Amino acid sequence: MPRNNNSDDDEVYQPPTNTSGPADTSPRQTRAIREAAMLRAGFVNNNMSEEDYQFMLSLMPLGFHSDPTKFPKLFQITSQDYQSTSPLEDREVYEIRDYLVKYTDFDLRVPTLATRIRRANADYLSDGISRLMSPFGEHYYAFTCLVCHSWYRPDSEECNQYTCYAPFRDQLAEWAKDHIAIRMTPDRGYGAFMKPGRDVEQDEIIGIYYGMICKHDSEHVPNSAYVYEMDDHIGEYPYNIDAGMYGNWTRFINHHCRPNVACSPETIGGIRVLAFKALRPIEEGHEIYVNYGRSYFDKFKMQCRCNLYPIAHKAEGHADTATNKPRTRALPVLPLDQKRELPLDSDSDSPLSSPPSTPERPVTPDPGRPDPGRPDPFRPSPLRPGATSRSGPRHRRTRGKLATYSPASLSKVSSGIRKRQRIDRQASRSYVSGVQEALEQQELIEIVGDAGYSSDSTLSSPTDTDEEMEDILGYSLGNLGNKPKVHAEPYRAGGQALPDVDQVLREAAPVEAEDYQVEKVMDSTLMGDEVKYLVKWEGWPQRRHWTWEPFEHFYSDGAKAAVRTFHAQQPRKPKDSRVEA
Ligand SMILES: C[S@@+](CC[C@H](N)C(=O)[O-])C[C@H]1O[C@@H](n2cnc3c(N)ncnc32)[C@H](O)[C@@H]1O
Repeated sequence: MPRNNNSDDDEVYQPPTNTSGPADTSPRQTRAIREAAMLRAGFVNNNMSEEDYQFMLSLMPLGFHSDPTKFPKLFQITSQDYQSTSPLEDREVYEIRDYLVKYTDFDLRVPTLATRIRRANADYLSDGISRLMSPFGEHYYAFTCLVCHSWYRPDSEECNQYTCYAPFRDQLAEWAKDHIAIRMTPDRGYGAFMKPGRDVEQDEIIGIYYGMICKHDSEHVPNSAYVYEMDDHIGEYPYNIDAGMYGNWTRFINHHCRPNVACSPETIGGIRVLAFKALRPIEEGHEIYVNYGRSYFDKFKMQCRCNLYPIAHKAEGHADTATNKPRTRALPVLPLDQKRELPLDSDSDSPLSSPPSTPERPVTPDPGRPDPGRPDPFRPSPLRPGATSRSGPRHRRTRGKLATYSPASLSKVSSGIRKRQRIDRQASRSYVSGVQEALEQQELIEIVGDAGYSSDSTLSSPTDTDEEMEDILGYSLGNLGNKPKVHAEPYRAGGQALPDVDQVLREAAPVEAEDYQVEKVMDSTLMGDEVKYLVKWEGWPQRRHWTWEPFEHFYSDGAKAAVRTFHAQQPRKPKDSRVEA
């Protein structure tokens, strides 16, 4: 993320004052307290260098959950892994993530494993560019408050239950759990939305950007789409916050040219944080947007997709200056995987006209970061047919009913779409302009900042039931990645009736043969109760392009044969019961 452009005020959170702080502690005592807390949290072992110790320490106030009774397995794994330098396998990441999702009290948490942080840390240190620093500066330590068990810095006000940062942070986390839903958007990956029945007042602080603290060097800005360039210093150092590998729900806040939140460094309970504050009231169902700033899109050579919404742009005066018309066409309403890939237009300046294989995010290898080509377990799988990390039937919600797609048919449709050169472009264009026309005529597209999803009767009432909650979230948090309960909630603005996606795709994109062929099945593993196969795709020799697929994605005879061959060679590996002998 970018430097934020919208905030000029530097408001300080003013908690109620209270004079009853903890008993005075000497430096020796505080050091002992700190060490006890670190030990309790499982972050310390005897081999840890002072530098690593400081690094781990620096993570604590940033939200790294530290209750070993809740996360024994995580701590076991991280401490084991701490001893080795090998990265975790995807399977292990999934296991741990599932575990965390199941047992953490904050289900929107995006956990990052200490091992990965540790690796990144080593790389950061070695590249000498963007070194991790303690958020309190190099000479500061954090201490646990004896009263509220939170962390505070010694040169700030004395910690007590009211002025320390942790209660505020915890309240905010609770608030987010209750108010924020992470859902798939049609064209920007995941986004953060207000849950039904929940809204925000102007000027409310709604979240704090968590991530790794890294030094900001104007010439060597870390190449992550999740780096928030802070306009702030720790001591003399400017620094950034990188939520690429570690963060909370705020890492899902997308950009909009007309944002409804601003982000600025604030001092809360003596701690500098990057806080998101509402610029205006945000109503239920609306997506939360911040302005990343022009430089973000320039840097990543991306095009801001706000201009895909013509009416919004008219309203905002963003229309093409030469023609006074929107530069691109309306976004068709399609389920998530197809939306990104449908070749809509051959206009050269249309973001959707870029080849579908173009990665959405810039792919510049950086030794200090996870390979951008590697599937991010917290994002949908790469744009490759069949390469979804989710399995089982998908649903889309039309007014009042659910339509079901089989993953195989989705894969096929997706394959067809990706073969741009063979697609009937004319049909595709006429579909797009048809949708656009219909939407424009009916004025169904609202200002994008106020869109997201509509609050009609199918979605508006707050609910506690799992099923409805999953509807709202767009996916099952409890089953992220490997259970078949996922469905895509199509984008809806103004509650318009959705086109029949199957029909549209049939008309616009005749399904071709699969264009990604399975070259070899490399491995299998049990993810939850489902067997997944690691697929090496023909023409994609590098490990980072291989993906884990459930058996139902192997719909061609050749692909199924590859699975059988794998099992013949690896009889002891987990096997899907549908694989014939
Ligand atoms: C900080 S992340 C936001 C969360 C992201 N959507 C996800 O699923 O993880 C920033 C990325 O979201 C996408 N994005 C957000 N807003 C966008 C916009 N207005 N236009 C194009 N891409 C956008 C881009 O891929 C960008 O690199």
